[in-house]
Amino acid sequence: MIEVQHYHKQFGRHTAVRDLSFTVRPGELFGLLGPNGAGKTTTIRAIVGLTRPTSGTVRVAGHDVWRDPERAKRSFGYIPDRPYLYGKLTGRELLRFIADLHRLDPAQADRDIERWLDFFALEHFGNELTETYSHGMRQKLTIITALLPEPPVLIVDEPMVGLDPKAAKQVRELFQDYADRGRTVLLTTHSLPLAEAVAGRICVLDRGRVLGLGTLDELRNQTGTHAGGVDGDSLERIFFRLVEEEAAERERARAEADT
Ligand SMILES: Nc1ncnc2c1ncn2[C@@H]1O[C@H](COP(=O)(O)OP(=O)(O)OP(=O)(O)O)[C@@H](O)[C@H]1O
Repeated sequence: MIEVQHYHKQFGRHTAVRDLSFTVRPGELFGLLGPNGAGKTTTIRAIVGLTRPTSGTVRVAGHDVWRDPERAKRSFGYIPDRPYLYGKLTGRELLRFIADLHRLDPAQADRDIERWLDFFALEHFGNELTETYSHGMRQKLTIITALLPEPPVLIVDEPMVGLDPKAAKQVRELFQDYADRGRTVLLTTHSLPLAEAVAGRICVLDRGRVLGLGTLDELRNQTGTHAGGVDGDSLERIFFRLVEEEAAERERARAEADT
C-alpha cells in the first residue's frame, strides 16, 4: 500500500508538486499521468526516498519513507526512468548480486533468474557485461531486478521506453498480473492507451497540481457532457480536456490580473 498525504515539493522558488494526496491499495494498479514537467518523477522519487518532501508524508506498506526508510525500502521494488546498472557485471552476476542483497535462497534465486532471462529472451546474453546491452535489454534487466525479490509494492517510472512491441505487451501483462495477485503497483507513463488498459485509477497532474483523480468513469464524469465530453470518451480525450481546461483557466486568471 502507498499513502501520499499533502505532498508538496519546492525547488527554490519553483513549486514542482502542490498538495498531492492519494492512496494505492493492494490489488490496485494506479497510473500517474501528466505532460512533461508535471511532477510525476518528483513524486516517484519522494515515494522511493530519493527526494525529501518539502512538506507532507509518504508511507509505503505502512512505513514512513523518511522516518523508517529501511523497512519502507524493503517493501518495494523500483524501476526508475533512467536505470543504473553496474556495467562491469554480467546480467547473471547482477541478478545474483540482487538476490544476495535480498537474502533470497540461492538455489531458488538461480531458478527464478533463468526463468526471467528466458521470459525476456535474454538467456543468451546473461553472461555478457551489462554495459554491452541495448537500451531495451537494460530496461528488461532492470525490470527483473525489481521483480526478483517479489516485493509487495512495485513503483515504476516510464516502463515502456525502449521496449519492442512484444516486450511492451509482456510487461503490460506482467504488471496487470502483479496487481491481480494482490500486490500494489504505481506507474507513470506517457502512454495513454497503456494507462487506459491497465490502470484501475488514474491521477492526472499538470504543473504539480492534480487535474483529475479517479477511475476512468469518474474522470469521464468530471469532464462530462456539460464540459463538451461524451460518455465513453477515451482517456486520451479526457486527458487533453483536463489539460486544456486548466490552460484556459490560467489564461482567464492572467487576463483578469492584467485588467
Ligand atoms: N532537482 C531539481 N531541481 C530543480 N527543479 C527540478 C528538479 N527536479 C525536477 N525539477 C522541476 O520540477 C518539475 C517537475 O519535474 P518532474 O521531473 O517531476 O516532471 P515529470 O512529470 O516527471 O516530467 P517528464 O514527463 O518530462 O519526465 C519540472 O519543472 C522540473 O524542472
